Amino acid sequence: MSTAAISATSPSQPSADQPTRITVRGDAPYDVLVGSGLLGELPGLLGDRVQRVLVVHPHALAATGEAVRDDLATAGFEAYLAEVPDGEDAKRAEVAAFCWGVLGQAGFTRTDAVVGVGGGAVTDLAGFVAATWLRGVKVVQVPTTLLAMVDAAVGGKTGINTKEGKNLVGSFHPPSGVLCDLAALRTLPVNDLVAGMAEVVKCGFIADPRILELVEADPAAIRDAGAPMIRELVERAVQVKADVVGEDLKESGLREILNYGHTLGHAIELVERYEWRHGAAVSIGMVFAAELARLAGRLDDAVVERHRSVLGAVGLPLTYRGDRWPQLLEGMKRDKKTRGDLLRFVVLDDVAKPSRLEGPDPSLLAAAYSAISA
Ligand SMILES: NC(=O)c1ccc[n+]([C@@H]2O[C@H](COP(=O)([O-])OP(=O)(O)OC[C@H]3O[C@@H](n4cnc5c(N)ncnc54)[C@H](O)[C@@H]3O)[C@@H](O)[C@H]2O)c1
Ligand SMILES: O=C(O)C(=O)C[C@@H](O)[C@H](O)[C@H](O)COP(=O)(O)O
Ligand SMILES: [Zn+2]
Repeated sequence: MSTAAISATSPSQPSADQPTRITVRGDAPYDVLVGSGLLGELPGLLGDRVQRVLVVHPHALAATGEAVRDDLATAGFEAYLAEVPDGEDAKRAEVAAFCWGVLGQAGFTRTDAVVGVGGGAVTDLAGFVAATWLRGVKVVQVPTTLLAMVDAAVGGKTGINTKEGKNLVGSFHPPSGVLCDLAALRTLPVNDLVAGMAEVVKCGFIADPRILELVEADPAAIRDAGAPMIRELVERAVQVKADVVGEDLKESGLREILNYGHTLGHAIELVERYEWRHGAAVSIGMVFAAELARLAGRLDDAVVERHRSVLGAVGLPLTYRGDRWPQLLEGMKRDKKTRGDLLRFVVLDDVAKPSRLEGPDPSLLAAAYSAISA
């Protein structure tokens, strides 16, 4: 069992490094705080009206969940725990029902709140539970993986999987605040740090090329959770996400760019029965999307090659088994960007120039898949 190294530092006694505050615009704006020792901010984010708080955490972070619960109790909240399975096993209807049971037994009302402490799987679940309990209560996210800090905990996409596909049930339910305590990354296995880099690099390709330059300058640094570069990468990626979701919360257009690499990526996760890391699948999905754009005459060879070099340099996979195309094609039809029978992909015309490719010819899709087949 890991204890993620997040600790309470009272807002009146800030840590040596002041947190960076990134505001997400919208009907109910909120802040994403990036720094160390941020848990002291949690009561303030919950606010005065909240009486009961459910802390949802994965099995691996039982001690962290208990510490958060104890801090909240000391701060005067009636605090409860819901321990859920690790990884994608948390994103199941049965697990959401378990959380609803805890909320019901404890008498949670519309002025009470949920706190998600964990990776993206837990923040997706906790957000979904908050979105559905009494048709919506407050949620504050405390992401403990790189991927959850830069992506999952921000922006209000919440959801669970079904056996037919990834995130097929969910809602848009923005958090009231997000605490990215970088100290939590100290206990994160290196493969999860690497997986989180897929979403960071995604932000580089769709919007902020400086991210690519930073990673290219020192790809090995991302294996050290304490490296100063990690903080800059987190802040830059969160800023990209905040800018996009601040303009288009419900994915009516712009927000689709955050789905770069996910059409094939989610299909790979389904074929792999959710046993692959999300970031690893998205990495291959981005190389596929780049090949697709090249074959459609939209993207230069050099940018396609840059996908392989930067993702490969941080240790992410670039290819997938050649014998799974029919299943992957079936899975891609359930992507949320699909309209009727029309498959739609986020592609690039250049770095930081995202666009869409709608209804590509099946031969083009197959050729792009050949280019990434192992
Ligand atoms: N809602 C969104 O916008 C959004 C965005 C990106 C990804 N996601 C979702 O996020 C999920 C992937 O998230 P993830 O990569 O964080 O994986 P994860 O949540 O499965 O966490 C990976 C593993 O690390 C453990 N863990 C978490 N924090 C730890 C820590 N500090 N120390 C040690 N172990 C720790 C977890 O218990 C788990 O076993 C996927 O379900 C994906 O669909 C959602
Ligand atoms: O925030 C978004 O919008 C994204 O698409 C971010 C993705 O990284 C994330 O994996 C998201 O959960 C995918 O959403 P989905 O709508 O394709 O299920
Ligand atoms: Zn993702």
